[in-house]
Amino acid sequence: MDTLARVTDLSRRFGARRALCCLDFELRRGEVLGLLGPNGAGKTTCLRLLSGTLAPSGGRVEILDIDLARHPVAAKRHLGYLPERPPLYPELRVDEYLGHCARLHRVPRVDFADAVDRAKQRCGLDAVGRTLIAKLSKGFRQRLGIAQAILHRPKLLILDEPTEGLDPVQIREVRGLIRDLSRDCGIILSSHILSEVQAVCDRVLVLHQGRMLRSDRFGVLGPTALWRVRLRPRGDSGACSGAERLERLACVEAAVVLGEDRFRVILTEGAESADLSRQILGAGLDLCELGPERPDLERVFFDLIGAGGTA
Ligand SMILES: Nc1ncnc2c1ncn2[C@@H]1O[C@H](COP(=O)(O)OP(=O)(O)OP(=O)(O)O)[C@@H](O)[C@H]1O
Repeated sequence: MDTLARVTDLSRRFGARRALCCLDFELRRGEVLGLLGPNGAGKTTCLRLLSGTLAPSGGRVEILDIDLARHPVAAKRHLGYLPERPPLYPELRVDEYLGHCARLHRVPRVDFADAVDRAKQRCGLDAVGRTLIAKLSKGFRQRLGIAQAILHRPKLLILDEPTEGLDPVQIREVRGLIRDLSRDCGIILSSHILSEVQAVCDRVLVLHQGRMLRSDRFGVLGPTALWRVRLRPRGDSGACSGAERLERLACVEAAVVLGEDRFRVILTEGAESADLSRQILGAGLDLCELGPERPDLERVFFDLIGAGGTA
């Protein structure tokens, strides 16, 4: 089975506030999928719904084809979850804590020791088994949070802001750990740091104000997907802007205004610059310039959330 998680029309309200609306996506085996968005975008809400720690207001989550709402115990068996603030007990030693988590994950008693040893080894915690959690650095606490999530060898690992608050060395180590773990399971992680998702994710979903802005292609924009276009100014454009005219073209997925008569254009999958120039001319627009744009995740991200970026 290649689809580890399937999310269909997922929504969540908190009173009158809509935290998440109409989310649809899939996570496939072997993928690291990033949920990217500014503070309050709905990332944590989405991951809590995926992990079954929060119930949706609408829609469905399936883990390996098991409906999470209908069969939570069976579905959660395949899930490991690192919450935004992992529930660590500072008064416990690392081994004690992991043993406790192994019980919660229903690891068979005879496998406890092996499960704890394996998780420690994967997360670089071998040397600190007897250490009190209160004495661990932030980086080691984060590793411990990840270790508790992989104790039962889940097929899907959910990590909420896994490198938040870490120093650059710790960030690099945790990113390495995530890439390493992705050999065994699919991973979905959240971040508001653009370089973070670029560094570790195969695919990126952008959330803004509870909605998904773009789907899969955002993270894999190829060198031919982004083009810079300059049109000759027209006196007869009426209410319709240049960007709107460009977005009407079949080969254009989105057009962003860069300046007067200058646009950044994202092509639909499979479309080429030849299609773009042909369709621009066919629509009666006057094409002055057409050139490739570097697929810069940060710039596209700010364009999409409308926060303004550098052109
Ligand atoms: N328990 C709650 N009760 C009321 N509102 C909530 C609750 N949890 C989240 N929200 C609201 O839902 C929206 C999305 O919050 P969420 O924590 O999912 O965003 P986020 O993208 O994870 O943000 P951050 O990066 O700051 O953690 C926000 O407006 C938040 O205030």
